Amino acid sequence: MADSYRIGIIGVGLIGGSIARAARLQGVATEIIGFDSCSKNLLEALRLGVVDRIAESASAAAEQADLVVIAVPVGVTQTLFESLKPIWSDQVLYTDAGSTKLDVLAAARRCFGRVPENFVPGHPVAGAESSGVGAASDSLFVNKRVILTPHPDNDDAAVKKISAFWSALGGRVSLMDAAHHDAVLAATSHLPHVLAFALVHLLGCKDDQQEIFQYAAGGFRDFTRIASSDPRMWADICLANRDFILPLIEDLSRELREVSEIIKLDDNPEHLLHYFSDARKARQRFLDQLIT
Ligand SMILES: NC(=O)C1=CN([C@@H]2O[C@H](COP(=O)(O)OP(=O)(O)OC[C@H]3O[C@@H](n4cnc5c(N)ncnc54)[C@H](O)[C@@H]3O)[C@@H](O)[C@H]2O)C=CC1
Ligand SMILES: O=C(O)C(=O)Cc1ccc(O)cc1
Repeated sequence: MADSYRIGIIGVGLIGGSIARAARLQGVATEIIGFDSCSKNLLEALRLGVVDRIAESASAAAEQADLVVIAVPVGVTQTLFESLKPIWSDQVLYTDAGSTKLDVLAAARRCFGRVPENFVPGHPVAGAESSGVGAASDSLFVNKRVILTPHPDNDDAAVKKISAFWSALGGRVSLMDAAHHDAVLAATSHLPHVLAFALVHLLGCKDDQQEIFQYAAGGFRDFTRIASSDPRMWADICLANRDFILPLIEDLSRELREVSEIIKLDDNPEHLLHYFSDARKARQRFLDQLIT
């Protein structure tokens, strides 16, 4: 049985709210104190019973907790570290849920001069295109990957406790180097979001977009679901992880030119057939390794 905590959640949106709901359901929260800079969202969290109490500031929420979870857009992390610095305690565990990890570690170094040994960076690789506490669910992390990217300065006991916390929420925890995390997630999460936003942006600028959208089939809806994600959150992610994302956008541009050339020049249908078949086999390999 994992330890039980008085949890301070900073950013009670989709992810912060889902962590709160799951922690309560799994009996690993004795009390949940929330803070969010959006008072409407925070009051909604209280009304829905996602948090037991609300605090007036991030530091007030953290001061009353023995586990602090930071679940805000990654571009805000440094500001939050600055506001927590005066009350940072050796007796408290801290973690985050940001989609990028090198920038979060850099923000910690800029604020504290080093990564505090009791801050264990994390990323639940589970979510949705919706935002806000109203979309939070107590089962969001069940059987989903959670990646922790501990720093060499991290206290081993802190890493073990955060790992046990995420396991209690249903997550399948892996440890990974932060740079490796950012490279891998750039490929499977950040690039697809850029591509979905770009495709919808392209079509949304066309004069005949109304007709185009009117006759779109399920494939278009599936492919573009993630373009309904929060623009602020994704702007933060793409700017934070630009070093890994930009080369992949170049690779993708090359790939599009290649398939364009095959369609344009090749009068042998086998060539295009092989190209699509290879892609379909690769997707099957992805499906075969999914956690069930
Ligand atoms: N949405 C998703 O599917 C996933 C998101 N993440 C990461 O989790 C974090 C949170 O994302 P979501 O919960 O989806 O976003 P969200 O928009 O639902 O929630 C974020 C909350 O943070 C609040 N906030 C912003 N600045 C703040 C500040 N200075 N102080 C206190 N609260 C502040 C916002 O008002 C909002 O309620 C992000 O870093 C994101 O990259 C990680 C995995 C999946
Ligand atoms: O909506 C989806 O399918 C997602 O891909 C959600 C998501 C968004 C950001 C992450 O860091 C992880 C998962």
